[in-house]
Amino acid sequence: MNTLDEIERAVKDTAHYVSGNLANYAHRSAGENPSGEAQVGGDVWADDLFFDSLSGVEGVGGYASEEREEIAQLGDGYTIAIDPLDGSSNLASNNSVGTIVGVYDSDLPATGRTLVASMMVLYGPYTTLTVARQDRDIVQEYLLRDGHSERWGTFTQPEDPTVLGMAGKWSQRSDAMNELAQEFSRELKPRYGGATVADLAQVLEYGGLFGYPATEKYPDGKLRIHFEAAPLAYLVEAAGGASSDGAQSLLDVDPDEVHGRTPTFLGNESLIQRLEEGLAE
Ligand SMILES: O=P(O)(O)OC[C@H]1O[C@](O)(COP(=O)(O)O)[C@@H](O)[C@@H]1O
Ligand SMILES: [Mg+2]
Ligand SMILES: [Mg+2]
Repeated sequence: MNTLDEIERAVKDTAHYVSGNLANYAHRSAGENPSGEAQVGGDVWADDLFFDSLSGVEGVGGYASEEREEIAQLGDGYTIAIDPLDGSSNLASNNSVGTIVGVYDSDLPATGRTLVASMMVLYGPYTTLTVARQDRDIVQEYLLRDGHSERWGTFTQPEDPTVLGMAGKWSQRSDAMNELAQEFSRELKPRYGGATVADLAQVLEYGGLFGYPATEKYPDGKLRIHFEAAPLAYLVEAAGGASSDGAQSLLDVDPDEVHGRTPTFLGNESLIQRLEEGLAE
């Protein structure tokens, strides 16, 4: 097995265990993460589990997490950037959550162009792992069940867009953003769930657009570039879709800090293009 195979194996094993035990953390709170947001107990628990499994992989040189201030330096090799539990405020209400893993062939901060693999786990009615790697030309989805991983399907961005998952309150977004949201919601079915992984999964399955734009509360957007936006952009672009921070591919965003944020848009190329044009006016 090469290093990416071993990382994929570690993510599968840990995600299996996480999926079976999430209920234990439904109502546990914890402290604050380095972005100043409230952590739930599941955030810290999942981070510990993924750290233990991924730091043991030879060829992993660093572990950066949304839940840790500092990057754990482990030696030479790839840097993992992880959102161990994405959408964790969905846990209490028993809605979907996820895990996002970016594998960077670089120290951080870095652009998404240095990603060599990206993985997202969706803990929904069933648990799936979706993987894009530089050494594969397909985006592979696996079903994780009963200790096994089974090839489940592959993702190619559907041509006809159907769904729209747009975050942020109308009162907190720019007029230009609201105009676009209104235009898109006339054509697409609004479905926003509050876990980026789940909101992106529906875009990959049915076609459409996911967005977490800049808001008054989050002037740079809410999602973190290394842990969420760039790895998910890598997945979508590998599947034939597109990504944007409003003006350029999310893979070209050049962050100056590890916990930096960015406005995030993922989905069909035609919609991303219209969005960029609309925001530029
Ligand atoms: O509650 P809001 O503002 O819609 O935010 C939801 C967004 O925040 C996130 O939950 C942030 O991720 P974390 O839960 O990993 O911090 C995204 O998954 C999701 O898109
Ligand atoms: Mg997240
Ligand atoms: Mg998280």
